[in-house]
Amino acid sequence: MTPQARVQAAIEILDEVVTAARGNGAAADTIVARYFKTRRYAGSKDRRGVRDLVYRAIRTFGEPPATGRAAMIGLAKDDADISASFGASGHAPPAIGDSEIATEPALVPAWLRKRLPKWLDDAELAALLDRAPLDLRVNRLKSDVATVREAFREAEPIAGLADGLRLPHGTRVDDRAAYQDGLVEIQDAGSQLIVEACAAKPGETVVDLCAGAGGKTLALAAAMNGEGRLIACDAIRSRFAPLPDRAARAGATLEMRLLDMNREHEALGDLVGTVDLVLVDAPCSGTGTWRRNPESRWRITPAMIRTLANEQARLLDIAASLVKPGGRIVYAVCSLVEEEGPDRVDAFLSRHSGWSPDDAGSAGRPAGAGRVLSPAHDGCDGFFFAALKANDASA
Ligand SMILES: C[S@@+](CC[C@H](N)C(=O)[O-])C[C@H]1O[C@@H](n2cnc3c(N)ncnc32)[C@H](O)[C@@H]1O
Repeated sequence: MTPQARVQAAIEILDEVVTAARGNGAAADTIVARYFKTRRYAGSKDRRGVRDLVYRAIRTFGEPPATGRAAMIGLAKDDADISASFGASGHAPPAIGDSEIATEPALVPAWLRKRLPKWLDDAELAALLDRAPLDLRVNRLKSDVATVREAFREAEPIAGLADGLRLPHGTRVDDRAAYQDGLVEIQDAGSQLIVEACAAKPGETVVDLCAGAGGKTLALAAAMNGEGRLIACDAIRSRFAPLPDRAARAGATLEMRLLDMNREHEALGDLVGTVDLVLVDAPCSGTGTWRRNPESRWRITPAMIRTLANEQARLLDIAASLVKPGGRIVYAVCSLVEEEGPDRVDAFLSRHSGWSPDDAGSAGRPAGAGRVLSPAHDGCDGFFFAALKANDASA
C-alpha cells in the first residue's frame, strides 16, 4: 500500500469505528482485523501503519469525530505526511476542500470533563492516555519473588507492592514457562493494590461478587494462602468462563456461583450475614483504563453513567446483606467519575446507618470516604476504592 492509501484505509476504518461507538457495535481492534481480512494484499507493515493511524486518531480526539475523514484532516494539521496524502495519486483520499471540517483534539468529551474530579487536570488526563506498563503479580501459592525474578531478569520491583513486578513494554509473557506454570499472573499494579486493601486473611469467608475472569479472585486466593472459603460470583457467563482454568493454573481453590442478573440473592441466600469480606469490583464506565481502551471515550454517555451508578448501588446493597457483624466490604471501580466512586460510597453510608468507612491502606490519595489511584500519581490504571465496615451490633 502507498502511504496515501494507508491514510484512506484509516479513514474507512474510522468511519466504521465511529458508527460502532454510536451503536455499541464492535471494538476498533475487531474492525481493523475485519478490514484486513478482505484485503490480503496488505502486508504487516501496512497493517501496522494503518492501525497506528487509527489509534492516533482515537487517542487525539476525546469526542467521536463526525467522520473518519474529519479525524484524518484533524491529524493532518500537525502532520505534513498525512496532509500531503490528501489529493495525491495512488488510492489517496480526495484533496481537502476549503470548507471541510477538521476534528479538534481533546482529552475527553466536554460533558464528561464536568463529571471528573478537579484534581484530574490536563497532565493527569494525558497520563490516562499514555501507554500502559506490563505488570506481573508473583503468585505466592506457587512461587516467590526471588524465583520469578530469576525467570524474568528484565523485571523491576513496583514500589509499595511486595509481589508486584514491572516488565519493559512489549515483553512476551504468555510463552514463558513461569507464566504457563502459574508462578505469575499479568495484573495491573492498581488491581494488586486494591486486593491489598482488602486485607483478606487465611481462614476467612470471602466473596468476590463481580469476579469476571478472576484477576482479583486469584490474588485474594494467594492472600488467603488457600485457607478458608473463597466464593467467586458473576452474572455474565462469558466473563466468568476463563476462571476455572486460570484457578487450576494458579493452584487456587475456590467456589464459583453464576448469578442471575437482578435475582442475585437466589444463589447467595446461604451466605447472608456470614461473610468476613465482600469485594465489589463493580461494573463501571472504565474511565481509569483509557490507556488500554482509549476508544471507550467515544462510547460513554451520561445515560450509561446513570445506569451504572444504579447498578453499583444495588451491588453494594447485596454485598451489605452478606457481611457478618464486624465484617467488611471493599468497593472498587476502574473509573474516576465521582458518581461511580465517592458519591456511591456516600450514598451507601447514608442508606446503611450500621456501616462506617474503614481503613483502606495508604496507596494513592484520599477521595471522599475512599482513595483514588491514577497513572500520573501512582503509575497504574485509574481506580477509586473504599473499605466499609459493618458495626458489630447491626449490618
Ligand atoms: C470490573 S469487572 C470485574 C473484573 C474482575 N474483578 C477482575 O479483577 O478481573 C465487573 C464484573 O461485574 C460483572 N457483573 C455485572 N453485573 C453483575 C451482577 N449483577 N452481579 C455480579 N456480577 C456482575 C461483570 O460481568 C464483570 O465481569
